[in-house]
Amino acid sequence: MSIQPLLEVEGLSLAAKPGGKILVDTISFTLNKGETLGLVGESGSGKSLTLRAVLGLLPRGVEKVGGAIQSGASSAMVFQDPRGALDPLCPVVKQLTEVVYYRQKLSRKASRAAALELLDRLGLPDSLKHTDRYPSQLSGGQCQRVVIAMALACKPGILLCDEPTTALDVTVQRQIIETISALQKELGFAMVFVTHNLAIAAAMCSKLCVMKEGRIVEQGEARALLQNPQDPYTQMLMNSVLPVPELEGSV
Ligand SMILES: Nc1ncnc2c1ncn2[C@@H]1O[C@H](COP(=O)(O)OP(=O)(O)OP(=O)(O)O)[C@@H](O)[C@H]1O
Repeated sequence: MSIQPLLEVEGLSLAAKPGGKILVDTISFTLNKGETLGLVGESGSGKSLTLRAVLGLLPRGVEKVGGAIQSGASSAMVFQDPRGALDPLCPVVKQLTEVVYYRQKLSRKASRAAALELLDRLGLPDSLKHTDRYPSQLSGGQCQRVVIAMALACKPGILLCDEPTTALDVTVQRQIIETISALQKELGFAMVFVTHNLAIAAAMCSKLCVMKEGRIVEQGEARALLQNPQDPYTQMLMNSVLPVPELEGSV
């Protein structure tokens, strides 16, 4: 008996309006429960638009012109720019409390308690939780933790991550990746993870789709695909990663 995928994207095409320039061209992939699918590829290849189509929130000026998206679970998104994803004029605890209130249908008091518990789970310091701080008073990594908490407050079956570490410095990148992985193990959501970083893709993803100019040029099991890329574009992407030079006299 075959298992029904959690998410099935079949022949999805997206176009700019008006004019109809095709931006995402008949792409298909599936995502199973607990799996992480990576979308990799150059800037402008259609990764973010694909995520937004899955979320059901295409930007103004883009429309679905073909294909189907079938999802057996709710989705929530972690955006690339955490500061931009937060309201600068609203304290972070209040913002998160609002999401919990509307999505989990709890009382105001219980929503605030649940919001504080979520921030705790995301490893945010008590000072942030008790003094109603604004996003501008948080570091980039702390803002991203708040944005992840907001996505998790929606209790998603599928977490859509749009380059969640690109705007952060490398040490914080690693912490955020580890936090997302640990939460996935604990909560069991599936993920679609957009990244430019092939090392992150290899570490996070069980399956990969390589995108170029709106099309998927290659897809498959992540490790096998990265070890033995078949498409010339995937090979070029692999070759464009700078090797770490061997340091003279290093131990
Ligand atoms: N609102 C919009 N209206 C018209 N065209 C758009 C819109 N948003 C994106 N596009 C175009 O769609 C194409 C795919 O964009 P998308 O943001 O999905 O790329 P991407 O692969 O996520 O790039 P990056 O890695 O730089 O985020 C690009 O050519 C982009 O210019």
